[in-house]
Amino acid sequence: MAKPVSIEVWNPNGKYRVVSTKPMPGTRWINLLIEQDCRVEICTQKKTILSVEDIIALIGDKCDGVIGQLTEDWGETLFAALSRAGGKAFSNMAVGYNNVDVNAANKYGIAVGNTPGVLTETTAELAASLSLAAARRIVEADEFMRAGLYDGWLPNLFVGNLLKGQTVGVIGAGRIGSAYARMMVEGFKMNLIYYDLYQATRLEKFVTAYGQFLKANGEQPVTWKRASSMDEVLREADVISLHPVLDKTTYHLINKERLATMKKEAILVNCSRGPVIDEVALVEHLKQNPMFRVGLDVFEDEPYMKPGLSEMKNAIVVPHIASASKWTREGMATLAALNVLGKIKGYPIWGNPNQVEPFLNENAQPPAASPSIVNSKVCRFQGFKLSAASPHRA
Ligand SMILES: NC(=O)C1=CN([C@@H]2O[C@H](COP(=O)(O)OP(=O)(O)OC[C@H]3O[C@@H](n4cnc5c(N)ncnc54)[C@H](O)[C@@H]3O)[C@@H](O)[C@H]2O)C=CC1
Ligand SMILES: O=C(O)C(=O)CO
Repeated sequence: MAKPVSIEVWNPNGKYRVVSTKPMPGTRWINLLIEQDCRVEICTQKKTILSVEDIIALIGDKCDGVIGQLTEDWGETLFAALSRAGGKAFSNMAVGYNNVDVNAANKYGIAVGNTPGVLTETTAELAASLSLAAARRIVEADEFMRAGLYDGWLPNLFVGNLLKGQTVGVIGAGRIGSAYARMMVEGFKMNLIYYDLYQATRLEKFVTAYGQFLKANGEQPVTWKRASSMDEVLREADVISLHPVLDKTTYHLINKERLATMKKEAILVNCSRGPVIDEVALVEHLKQNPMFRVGLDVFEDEPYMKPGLSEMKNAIVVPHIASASKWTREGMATLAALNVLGKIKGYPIWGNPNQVEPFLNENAQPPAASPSIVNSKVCRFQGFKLSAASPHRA
C-alpha cells in the first residue's frame, strides 16, 4: 500500500465523500458538491501522474465517488477498490475515456462520466493554431529571432504554405473535428474532405451554405467531400487534422505506409490521442521529408516523446493543452463533479450529452441530472429527456 497522500478537505461534515485526484480550476464545482452535502477531498500531492496504489489510498474505506484524470489507469483494480468503499460513480475530467475500462466499471455497477461539449471549440482552436503555426513556420521563426539570427528581410526567409484554396482533411468529424473543419473552411476558405464512420450532415450543410455565400459575392466557392476511405483524405488533403476517439480501430491509424501516401509538403495535426499515430514512423518520415510538417498536442507515451522528435525542426510540439482555456477547464470540472453528484443523489441522466450548456450557466442552479454517463445503459438510471421543463435543483 502506498503512503497516505496529502489532501485538502472541504465541508468535513458532509454526508457523502467525494474525492478528486487533482485540484481542478475554479470553485463552482466544489460549491455545487458542498451544497448537496458532500465532503470534498482534493489530492494535493506534488506528483503529476498518480499510480493505482496512490488512488487506492485516496479512495480509502468509504468513498461515494471519484473525479479522476485521463493520466490515470482506471481498470479492474480501481473499480474494485471504489466498489468496496461503497462508491457509485467515477468521472473523468475529460471527454476522452480511453484510460477507463468501462467493462470493469460495469462489472461493479459504477457509473462512468466524461465531459463532452465544453471543450469542443477550445480544442478545435488549438488544432487550428497548430495548423497555422506549421503552415507559416511560426515556431522556427520565433526561435530564429530569439537566437539573434535575423539580419534583415529576405525573399526566401521562412517561406511556408498559403492555406486559402487548399484542402483541409479531417479524420473523425465528430464534435471537435467538425468545429475545426468549420474554422478552417470559414476562416481560410479551404475546401474540405473528411472521413468518419458517420455522415457529418450539419458540417456539410455549413460548407454548402458558405460556398453559396462566397459565390454570390463573386468569390471562388468552398467545397466539401465525404471520403469513402481514410486513405482518400490522406492522398488529397494539404492539411490533415486527427479527431477520432482512441480505440482498437484508430490505434496507429497513421503508420509508415499511410504517411508515405500523403503529399510531401502536407501538414499533419494531432489533438486527439497520441497512439493514433505511430510516432516512431512519424519521426522517420519527418527526417526523410523536411517539407512535411506536424503539429502535435498529444504523444504516444505521454509525457515522453519518441527519440528524435524533439530535434525535428518540422515538428511543433505542445504538452496536451488543447482544452486549456479557463472557461473550458472550469466547465470540465463542473461537468465531472455533477456526473458524480448526480449518481450519488440518484438523479437521472441528461438526455443529450451534446447539449450540456444548462450545467455551465454560472447564474443558475444546474439541472438535477448527471450531464454525461458513458455506461448509462448498463448502470440503471431513469430515462431523462432534455426539455424546457427539466427539473432543476432546489
Ligand atoms: N488534446 C486534447 O486535449 C483533447 C483531446 N480530445 C480527444 O478528441 C476525441 C474526440 O472528441 P469529440 O470530438 O468530443 O468526440 P466525438 O465522439 O464527437 O467525435 C469522435 C468522432 O470519431 C469518429 N470515429 C470513431 N472511430 C473512427 C474511425 N475508425 N475512423 C474515423 N472516425 C472515427 C466518430 O464517429 C466520431 O464522429 C476524444 O475522444 C479525445 O480523445 C478531446 C478533447 C481535448
Ligand atoms: O478531454 C480530453 O479528452 C482531453 O484530452 C483533455 O481535455
